[in-house]
Amino acid sequence: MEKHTKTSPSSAAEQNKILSKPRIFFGVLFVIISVVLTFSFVSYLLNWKADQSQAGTMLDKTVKSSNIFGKIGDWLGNLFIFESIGIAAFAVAFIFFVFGMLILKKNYFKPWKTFGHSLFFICWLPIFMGAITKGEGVLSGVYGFQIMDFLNSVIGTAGLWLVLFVSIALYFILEFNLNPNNIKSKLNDLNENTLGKVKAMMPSSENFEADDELEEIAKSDTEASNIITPTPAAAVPVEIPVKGFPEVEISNDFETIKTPNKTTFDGGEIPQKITVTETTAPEISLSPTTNSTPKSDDIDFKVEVAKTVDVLDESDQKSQELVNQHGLYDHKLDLAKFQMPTLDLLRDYGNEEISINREELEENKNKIVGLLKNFNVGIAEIKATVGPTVTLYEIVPEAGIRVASIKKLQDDIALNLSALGIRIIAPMPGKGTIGIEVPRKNPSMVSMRSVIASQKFQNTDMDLPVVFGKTISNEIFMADLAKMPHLLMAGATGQGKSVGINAILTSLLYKKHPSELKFVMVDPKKVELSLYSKIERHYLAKLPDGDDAIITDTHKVINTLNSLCIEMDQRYDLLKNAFCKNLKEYNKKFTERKLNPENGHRYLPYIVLVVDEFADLIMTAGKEVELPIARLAQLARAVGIHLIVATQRPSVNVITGMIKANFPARAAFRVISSVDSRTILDATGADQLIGKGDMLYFNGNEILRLQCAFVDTPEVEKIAEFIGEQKGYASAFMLPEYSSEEATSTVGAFDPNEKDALFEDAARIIVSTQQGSTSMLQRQLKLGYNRAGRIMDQLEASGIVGGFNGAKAREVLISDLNSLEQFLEELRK
Ligand SMILES: Nc1ncnc2c1ncn2[C@@H]1O[C@H](COP(=O)(O)OP(=O)(O)OP(=O)(O)O)[C@@H](O)[C@H]1O
Repeated sequence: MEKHTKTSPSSAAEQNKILSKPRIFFGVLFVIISVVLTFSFVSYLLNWKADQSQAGTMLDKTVKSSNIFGKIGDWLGNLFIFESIGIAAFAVAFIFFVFGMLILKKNYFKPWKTFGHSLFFICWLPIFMGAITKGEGVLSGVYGFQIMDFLNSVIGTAGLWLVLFVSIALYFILEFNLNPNNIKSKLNDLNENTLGKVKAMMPSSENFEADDELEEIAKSDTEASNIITPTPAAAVPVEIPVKGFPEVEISNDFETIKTPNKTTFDGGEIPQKITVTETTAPEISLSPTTNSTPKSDDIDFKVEVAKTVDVLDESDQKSQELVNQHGLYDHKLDLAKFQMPTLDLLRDYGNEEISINREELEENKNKIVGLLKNFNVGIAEIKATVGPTVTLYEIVPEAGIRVASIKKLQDDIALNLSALGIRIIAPMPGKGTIGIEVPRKNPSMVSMRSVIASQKFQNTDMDLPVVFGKTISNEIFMADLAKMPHLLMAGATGQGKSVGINAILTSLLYKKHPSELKFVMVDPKKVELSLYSKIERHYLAKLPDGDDAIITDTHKVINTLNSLCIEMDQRYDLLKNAFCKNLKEYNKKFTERKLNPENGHRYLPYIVLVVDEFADLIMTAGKEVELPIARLAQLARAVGIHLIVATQRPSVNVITGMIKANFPARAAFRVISSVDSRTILDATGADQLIGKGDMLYFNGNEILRLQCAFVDTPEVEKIAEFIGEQKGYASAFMLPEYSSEEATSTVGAFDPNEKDALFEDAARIIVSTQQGSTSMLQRQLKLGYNRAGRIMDQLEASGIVGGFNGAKAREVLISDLNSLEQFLEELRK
């Protein structure tokens, strides 16, 4: 179960802190080496001239070294500084320190980054020092000088400096992502952070002036009690003492601040200070009124516009620190190696180019024109657009022809063209023409492979992209399930509904990582969605006590739907606590480490509930299914729960008003009657389709005719296998536990055959501890409250514990385990 596989952060942190002995030994050793090297080097730099003459006298006791670490220190200094890399040797000491700390699990530094920086300076600094000192002294070391000398002879002094300059510049640009804008803003930051602080610490002459003036004001005021202490101002806003200035109105695009000229302090009136703070380019209009106030000539009025400073509050800073330390939260990390399904799993059905049969087009055109002429409908213009399964003939009728008169001719046109599936769209929305859709004699198939491979699908930034197939003008048609936000599908049997569901699921599987999306699958027919059981540990969600992730039993469907409602409520609570409006915002905040998992926050995957054969559910469970579905459909979109509900029988008692109102997106395959078409689409047309994936899609505004992409069962099987063979989570995603009310109210009507699987274990725990406590059962058996409560009710009904006793534990009616075993034996009979 993916939720439970992770150890708690605190215990993991504690484990992390425990150091093994070899770790301590090597860690401390590295740190000591680094200290010895550092002091040896410093000491060597101070005394190298004198000590160098003692080379080769390591074992001679009479020769003394002035290095702090004696001859060893001297030797180290000579080896690293003089004979090698000069002062860059300190970087070596630093590397030892960093790795020592790393071994001791003190992650002050990012080891590889630090190593990289050090290496750069080990290479660059000796050459630079060589170029500066020209080999004098030890700062460049022998290597530094030699390389510098070599470069000097090859590229000249100017070339050498150029190389040095360019390399250090590149280093800073790449490392600190510096560009002119960045540099400017960083300099500004520096200015504000350092100079600003210094300025703020030192009283400025303006402040003095202000203070003086305030003092004068205070003195001149007759009521001596009115002493104003200037409030400590933030660094930026300027406080302006205004004497007798009537009203200052500062307006910008967003707000207008009016400050009255006087404020009462402890009963006295004194001129007020005005704090002017601006956020965007402001328009300042100062409008002194004339009558009741003195002239403003004598005041020294300064306005300074405060710059917008991006102030991070404490929690933002904390999350920033966490991000700096660990990077953004990566929800894919648990299955980091997961590979999205590849294109070759889908079958290539060969050339899908639309072949234009000119004869057929011409023939149909003539028939349409001829027929309309017979009915006295003159045509000014006619145009054909060839799609995968239908050709759209768009006609512009002559002036004075009524649209309704053409619409009435639908059956006549169909008869004349001797074709099924003719649909007349009069008028074509936004086109000023009348459309007649005529099925092609040789329709081309739209394969799932071709639509998945399309740039449109590959480059989409939709949250839950669903590619349905192609439109009548042969364009790939995609929609975002997250925006739909729920989809109702209908179609008589054998018209392509199951293929449509598979196409939707396939599109999602090709785009979404298992950590981002979970399916709850309900399949009363038991065979349609069973293929997906292979991806249980990757993409499916189920109830904690559910055996199969694909739900086929009506009773379980009710529990699952109610559990989804609980999940929805929990998600709303999480969003509320995180001050987020929708799942996307919430997950973004979580990824940026602004939400603490210890407060229950977690990365929330989208949940897509797929119900194949809704009619069956409504027939067997009625309101019990309808209500949670309607509730989810009404509320769940913001928390990332989306519904796809399919039915063969779109009759009004299945797709009730309540359901329909909450499913703005509808997909209709061919249905039997125009009444069914009206039920699903609020319009006729679905009864005129030709089947085999020919569909109408209604997005709340307009109805589009589409050819659904075809994905065959073996293809789906391959995809499911490809995913199923990869490492998955420990189990399916667990939905919150839910038990129906009837199940919880079984007290008094104990049926031994209906008892919970853990009934006997619970009874043993209760009797051995002689405590009839539900919370103890919860703890010991690791159960949810509902289930533990249910078991306790069964224990009561069977006579093992007494009745509910308020806050106290229930009385245990069996005194020892032996008697209990006998009792259980009886029950089993
Ligand atoms: N998009 C499509 N392109 C081409 N042929 C299709 C398409 N969709 C369905 N078909 C054809 O129609 C047949 C029936 O489709 P499907 O199994 O999806 O029907 P259905 O509506 O789900 O039926 P049922 O409700 O009985 O399961 C498929 O076997 C296939 O031959």
